[in-house]
Amino acid sequence: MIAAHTVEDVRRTEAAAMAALPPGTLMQRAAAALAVACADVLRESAGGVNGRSVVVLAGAGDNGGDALLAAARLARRGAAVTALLTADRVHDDALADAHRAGVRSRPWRAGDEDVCAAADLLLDGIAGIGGRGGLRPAFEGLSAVDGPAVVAVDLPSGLDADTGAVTGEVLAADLTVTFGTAKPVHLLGPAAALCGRLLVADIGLTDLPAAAVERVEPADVAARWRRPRPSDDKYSRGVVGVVAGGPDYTGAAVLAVQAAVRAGAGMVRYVGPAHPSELVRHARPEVVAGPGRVQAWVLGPGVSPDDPEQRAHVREALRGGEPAVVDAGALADLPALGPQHVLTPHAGELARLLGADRSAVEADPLTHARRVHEETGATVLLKGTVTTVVGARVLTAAAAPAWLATAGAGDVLAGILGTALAGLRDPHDPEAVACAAADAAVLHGRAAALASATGPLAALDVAEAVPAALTSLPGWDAL
Ligand SMILES: NC(=O)C1=CN([C@@H]2O[C@H](COP(=O)(O)OP(=O)(O)OC[C@H]3O[C@@H](n4cnc5c(N)ncnc54)[C@H](O)[C@@H]3O)[C@@H](O)[C@H]2O)[C@H](O)CC1
Ligand SMILES: [K+]
Repeated sequence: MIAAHTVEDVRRTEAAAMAALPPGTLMQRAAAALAVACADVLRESAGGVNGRSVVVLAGAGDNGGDALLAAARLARRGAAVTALLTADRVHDDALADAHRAGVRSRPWRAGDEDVCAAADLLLDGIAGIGGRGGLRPAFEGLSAVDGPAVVAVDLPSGLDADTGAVTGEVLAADLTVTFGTAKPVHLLGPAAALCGRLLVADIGLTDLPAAAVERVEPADVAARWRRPRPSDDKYSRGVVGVVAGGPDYTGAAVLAVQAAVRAGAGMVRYVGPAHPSELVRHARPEVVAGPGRVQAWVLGPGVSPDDPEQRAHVREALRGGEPAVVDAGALADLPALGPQHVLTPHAGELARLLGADRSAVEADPLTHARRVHEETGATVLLKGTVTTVVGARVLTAAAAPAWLATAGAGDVLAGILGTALAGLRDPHDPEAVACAAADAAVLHGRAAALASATGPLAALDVAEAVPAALTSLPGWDAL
């Protein structure tokens, strides 16, 4: 897991650390890490540091201070550094140090985007964890600057550190160097993509509280995924019940079932009409047709709002209280839910649940997913390039390959997640449910990466790649 902490927690921890250290120590540590990272980037992209041109954008806060101190260090290594000051006042001591090192500075002027574009490296210290609301109008043109390698100090300026909300123009970075711990912005969509590569520099912050957001890594999935033990039988491994598809949407039933089987369910039951039941059995002869006892449900893929029979099966399944994936057609008319129920909307479906705009959800997935979690009590898995899970924990899965934006991919995710839920040791542990949801999303993305290695993928390919995705997880063999 990669842990991220809120601004409030970072500021509190930072204050405690600063009280025990000579003034300016933390900023010097941050600047030292920043300068080393910038030098690495310059060597890679421009062949060296000496004589290379660096433009530093320095704002009013400590973020600008970090950038100016890093500018001084780069100038001492021979770089030609210009500091463009984006605020009337900047960190005095840091600016004085930069000047002593030979950095030239002047206030930002209209048209300075051209100066930035001509640099080998652009260091963004306009605003850090105190920033939000997108770049201010005078700097909006920076978002179109193309050419230099861009390194963001702590986070790309204009992003909201706690939510990752993108509400205006942002200077996208190739590398973001953050201090002490990641912030939610680095792990959440759509902001994570604007951060580029992430480097968490150690500045000696200790005693951080519990993380606010965590990114689940493939090794975490390997450690948690339920594997058969010698004492297991097909029931103890977890039976997944699938209420999916109907006479009109037969494919969703096949895809969800296929994925649940391939993710390692002990048994899969399919509940639905004769057609597509016979298609499901044709695709997966192991599947048992008809209702019965299950450890977890997959409800809703391909279930039409005009299908009273399948919708009655969904309602009946939810009454049982077992963990369930609540997807697509099951997202309408939600009954009372608990954390063992995982809603799996995409941005459009989540927007409908809230009566909000899809674009607002896409710009700030965490805030909107959190609202649905608070209103329903269910665990929410919001699908997107980056998947966000909000329940007893807030978890993300790193960006999945864009090839996964294909019909039926969501049905496959629902099947994988059904198997993850059916394998839970304690299905009423809300944290375990949130982890299962994120694990399924990571596995889904990994299967998509394998399935798209040879070109465009189809959803069924993703389901079929799940076993290989599991065995390729780092640490899978060691367990
Ligand atoms: N442990 C740590 O995280 C450390 C962090 N350091 C650095 O300090 C900054 C946070 O500094 P702070 O002064 O609190 O806030 P900012 O630098 O973000 O500046 C706020 C400043 O910027 C203006 N502003 C806000 N939004 C925008 C915007 N969209 N565009 C332009 N200007 C904006 C606002 O008005 C304020 O005046 C942290 O990020 C680290 O870089 C320490 O140096 C080391 C320890
Ligand atoms: K910044």
